[in-house]
Amino acid sequence: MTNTTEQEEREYLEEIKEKLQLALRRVDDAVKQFSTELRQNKQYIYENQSGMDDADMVAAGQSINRMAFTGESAVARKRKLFKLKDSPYFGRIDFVTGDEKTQVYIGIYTFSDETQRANFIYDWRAPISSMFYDFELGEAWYQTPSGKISGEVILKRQYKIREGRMEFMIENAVNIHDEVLQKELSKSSDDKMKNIVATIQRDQNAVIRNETSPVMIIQGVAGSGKTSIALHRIAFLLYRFRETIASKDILILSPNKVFADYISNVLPELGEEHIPEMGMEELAMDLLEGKYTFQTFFQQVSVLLEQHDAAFIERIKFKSSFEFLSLLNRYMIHVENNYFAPAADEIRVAGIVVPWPFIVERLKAYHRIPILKRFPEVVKDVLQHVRSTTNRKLTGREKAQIWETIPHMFKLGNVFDLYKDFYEWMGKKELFRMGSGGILEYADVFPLIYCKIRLEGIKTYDDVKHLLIDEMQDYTPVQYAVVSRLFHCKKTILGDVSQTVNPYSASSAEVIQEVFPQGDTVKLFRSYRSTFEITAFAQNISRNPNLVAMERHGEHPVVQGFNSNAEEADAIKKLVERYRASGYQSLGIICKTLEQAESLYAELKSPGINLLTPESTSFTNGIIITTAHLAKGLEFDEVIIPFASARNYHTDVDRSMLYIACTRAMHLLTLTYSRERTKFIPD
Ligand SMILES: Nc1ncnc2c1ncn2[C@@H]1O[C@H](COP(=O)(O)OP(=O)(O)OP(=O)(O)O)[C@@H](O)[C@H]1O
Repeated sequence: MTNTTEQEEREYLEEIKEKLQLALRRVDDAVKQFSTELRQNKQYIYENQSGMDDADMVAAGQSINRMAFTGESAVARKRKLFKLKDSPYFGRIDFVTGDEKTQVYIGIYTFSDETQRANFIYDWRAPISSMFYDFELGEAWYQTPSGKISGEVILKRQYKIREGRMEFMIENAVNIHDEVLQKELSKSSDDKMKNIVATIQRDQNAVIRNETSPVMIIQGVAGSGKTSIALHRIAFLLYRFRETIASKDILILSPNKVFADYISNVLPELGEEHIPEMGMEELAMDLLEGKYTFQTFFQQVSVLLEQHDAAFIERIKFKSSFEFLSLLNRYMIHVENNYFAPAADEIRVAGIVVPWPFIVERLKAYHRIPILKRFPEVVKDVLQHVRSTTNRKLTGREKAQIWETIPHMFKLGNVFDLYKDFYEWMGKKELFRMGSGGILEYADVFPLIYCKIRLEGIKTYDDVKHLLIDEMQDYTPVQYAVVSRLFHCKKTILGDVSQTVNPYSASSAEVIQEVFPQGDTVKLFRSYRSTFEITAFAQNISRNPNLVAMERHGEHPVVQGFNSNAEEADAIKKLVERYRASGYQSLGIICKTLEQAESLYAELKSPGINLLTPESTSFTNGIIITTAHLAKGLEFDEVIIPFASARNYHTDVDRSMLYIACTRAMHLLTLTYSRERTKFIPD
């Protein structure tokens, strides 16, 4: 066995770094050479263009493109080598199968020497690397595209290498990763979400490497690593199916721009390109072709937080139910069967009669086309019928008569009128309300899109080869029905029903599974983000008996009560000062509503404090004041929750917000209130 002692490992690290340095120099030379050749080629074309014909020009252009492409991949390789030099690997397993022993050093990318046919570092996504996550010492196996390979892991080590220096090395004889994981979790938060390749846990690895599921539904408690896993899964799929899927073929449906920015780091860190991202509302705008103004999800939640409007809640609840979706489907059948009726028993055109049964028969013949798109086809058939019966060309007026009469036989000619009519048909007109200024309520946006798809058809997103949906609990069955009709690709859907910002429209994994019966649901119960004490505190607000907290201890959350708002504001200022003097990198001051966040921001008015609103587009480290809704998915070293009074937090929605806010804290949590504390906070 080679590299047995720590000293040998350190020497080996130096050896690898030298090899990396050499490889870097080679790539550097190649990049220089490409750019010289590129310049010379361009110069040549410029000087000789008068003597070149079109074919010469095309060939020259193609050769330049080829060179630029090769140059670009050399630059990408250089970037990877550079990162590897900083931290070449994080793990090692020695695997014996038959007489063969393989020493597998695992890093974020592969590094091999083609001339020696040696693999110095294996990509963490390579089939053989999976054993690092899946097995302790002893019998082990891994799956390759050509079959299962079994053997024995006889050595397993973990390393922390930073800036080319080995900080520690741990022999993993028994306990998988725990020590390294603890170290990782107790660190201060980074600016953006970070990769977790060195400490992926076994159950997480199974989700990341699942290749077969058409729809993977991940329900995980707060801080269980759902988002991290989903991004690593994308990195894995990009590696495993690199011949057929590229970064541009993936789409992330994310809750807001700040979240999208927060997670944007992970894939580039793993050597992949940036992934396209879109919000649900952007998607809605795209599908409704900008023809309607609608309330946003954030606005809907704000209304719920600020006023208790029973009718509004009733409308949301109803439109978030499965019953609603099946009623919509029944209404579609009703429309199909009943809304096409003759104005008279027959149409008389150009002196001949087109019988009603003929028209109905033509309409049925096109049953595969959405009903509102079927009329032009029926009109063409009727024109043809009249032409062949009269045996002459039809006049402009005769044609116009047919084009007008047939669509008019349909009771309602546009999607919006039909959607409104749906409520009449149900006998529940009161469940549809248009906001002032003709603004559509958020709860109507996706039902309307669903009707549009069923009645008119809609473009599908066939260029998307994998769809990732985060915060799945915030989308309703109708939204999923729309998504499943638009995206025919494989999907990864993740979220936590306990973290809904709107309990009246929350979807659990079971609900989503009903929309995607072919899907596989995975549940994650271990929570990594917060200390044991913070997790226990949050559990008292919203209990999940299956949750397993990390045994990482810290200070108990503190609840501070005051007699007046002014005293409370002073205390918050002091807490901010305390944070500034601490070594922490991020502080989240999380309020219930945007209005509260704005007024606290005005009150604290101090440089270095940022207000995060629905319009914000990027996440910055430091001090952030925001709402629980916008903080969803983010995390902070320290969290302060102001205004935790009985007056402010008393409804079901408030409870969800409080739970979300508490679970954003990694190391330290303080709640403040004036007068009476909310009943959601335990004594
Ligand atoms: N295997 C792991 N190794 C190291 N850190 C991990 C691991 N799994 C999760 N974490 C850390 O736990 C924290 C929470 O992860 P993440 O945000 O992905 O969880 P989540 O389930 O999406 O959370 P939430 O739903 O509460 O927003 C992050 O800091 C992440 O780096």
